Amino acid sequence: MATEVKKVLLLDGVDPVCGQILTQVGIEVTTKGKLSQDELIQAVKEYDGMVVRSATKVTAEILNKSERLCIVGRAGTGVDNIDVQAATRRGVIVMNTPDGNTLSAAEHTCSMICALSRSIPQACASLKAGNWDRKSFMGTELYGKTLAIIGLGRIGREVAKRMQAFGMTTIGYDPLIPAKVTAEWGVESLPLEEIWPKADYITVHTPLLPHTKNLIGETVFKTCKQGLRIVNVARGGIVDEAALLQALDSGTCAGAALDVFLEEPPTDLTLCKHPKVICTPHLGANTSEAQKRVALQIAEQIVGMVKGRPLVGVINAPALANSTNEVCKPWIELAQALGCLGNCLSQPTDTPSLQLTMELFGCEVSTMNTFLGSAVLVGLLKGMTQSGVNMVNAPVVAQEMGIIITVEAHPDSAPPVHSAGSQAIQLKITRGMNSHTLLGNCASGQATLIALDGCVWESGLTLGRNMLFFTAAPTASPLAAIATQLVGLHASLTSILSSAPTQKEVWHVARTTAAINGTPVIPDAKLIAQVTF
Ligand SMILES: NC(=O)c1ccc[n+]([C@@H]2O[C@H](COP(=O)([O-])OP(=O)(O)OC[C@H]3O[C@@H](n4cnc5c(N)ncnc54)[C@H](O)[C@@H]3O)[C@@H](O)[C@H]2O)c1
Ligand SMILES: O=C(O)[C@H](O)COP(=O)(O)O
Repeated sequence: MATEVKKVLLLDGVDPVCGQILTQVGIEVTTKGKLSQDELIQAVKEYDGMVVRSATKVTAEILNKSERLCIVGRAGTGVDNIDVQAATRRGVIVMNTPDGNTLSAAEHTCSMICALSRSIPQACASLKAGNWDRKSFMGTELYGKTLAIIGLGRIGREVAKRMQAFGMTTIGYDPLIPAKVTAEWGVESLPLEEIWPKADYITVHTPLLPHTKNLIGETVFKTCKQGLRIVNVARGGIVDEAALLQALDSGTCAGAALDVFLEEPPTDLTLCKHPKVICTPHLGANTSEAQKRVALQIAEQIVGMVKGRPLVGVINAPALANSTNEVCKPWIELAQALGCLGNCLSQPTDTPSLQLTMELFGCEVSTMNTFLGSAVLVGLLKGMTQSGVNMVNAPVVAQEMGIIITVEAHPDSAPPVHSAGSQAIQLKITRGMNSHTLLGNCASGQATLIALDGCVWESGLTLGRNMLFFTAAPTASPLAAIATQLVGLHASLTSILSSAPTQKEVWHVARTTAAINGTPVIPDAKLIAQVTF
């Protein structure tokens, strides 16, 4: 699934190395600082790709106005500024560079903890204002204090390592990382309710999600130690800003270090101006090293995608990660062709209910079980919807249409028809009372139909342009009538290939040089589908 990317828009001051790498492979790059929503809605129409940091909000409106956009790259970690759901619905891949700025964010967090313990920014401001005030800035040591780390992913664990060097005891919580693993980095995992009363410092390192919004709020502050200090270098909103202000005023919280805010830049500066608060304008990833790294990574990921290499950093279609290599390509084409043929054979759409069962036979094709279902849906949906369907959005579009697909892999089983060889895809499509079973392979590198409803083509039927599928009784001989009818419709017939018969029927597939106008009427055969793959 190599994707064509000709023009890319770089926003938010993404490091120039990104543009340099994209340009080297012939991609045209436009660099803009920041665009308003309206400007971006206009601009996006011209681009196949866009690379942003956290400032640009990639909204559903922008995505839906895009005409050729296929990739949104995030030169950084958090994707909460991108409407990922809308991108998926639109068939746009969203990629990030999750580890490019980890060290910078961890170092910034540690700097904040140190600065908080000794009121360094406040003392600095006081001296710059001409005061020599040593009394107001009595600090506390970090040595022997307990640091609670909420979210023990990439950044959380780097913070733990560094703060242990100061002699801090590190405890933490992460629903996905087992206690045995965190113990290896010297972090004792505890349930949240046990963490709050133990912590002298709390630092949060989770993404902002519905379940992490206001994770630390009024109720939590009530159970914390008097004099707790809190750090947020993750996302504004994980610590409830109103509850924090109250805790600072009441003395429950002795200090807060904030790099991120619910609204950025904040229009209400009450928290920032609070004497116990130290703050930075979202600088966690603002180092030349991190910015070069994330810009380089996102550029290389886009180039890899264009060149058909395995996708890296994909947020919204992880199943497609390994779908881009040359081995997968013919199987994807076959699955799309079977989906397309299945849809044409099961016309008319007298019932909306549609069920698909795809079985993969053989070890090679079985490894593709995560994405061949999407490929079948692409083929199926292309004939059913007007909107652009691709491997990214096909599962969502199908789900919205009530289409059910199940995929079964049989790595150790041979296909049900001997002539299919060792690897094959079987698709059963059921629409109301109408049901067809298609078996195909791509042994010759081309999508090939081996059997249809049990009728076998021993040497396979290559699926190509202008094919007409007729069914007939096994005793009928309609070939001459088919040829005569097609000539009557001014179609130049190139071949007719008949399957072996079953007791019930035989399939005759005619190929013409161009699509025919009109429906051939043949007494002994019924035209079921006219398809171009
Ligand atoms: N300020 C900055 O400039 C800056 C820079 C980089 C990253 N960040 C932010 O830092 C955050 C963490 O980044 P990361 O790279 O460590 O991410 P990560 O995915 O490696 O780690 C996040 C961890 O949070 C955990 N988690 C999820 N829900 C949780 C919950 N309810 N309680 C506790 N843990 C929970 C996850 O299991 C995961 O292990 C992201 O939101 C990112 O956007 C900010
Ligand atoms: O999630 C991130 O990567 C950080 O918040 C950094 O954001 P930035 O790229 O806007 O500095």
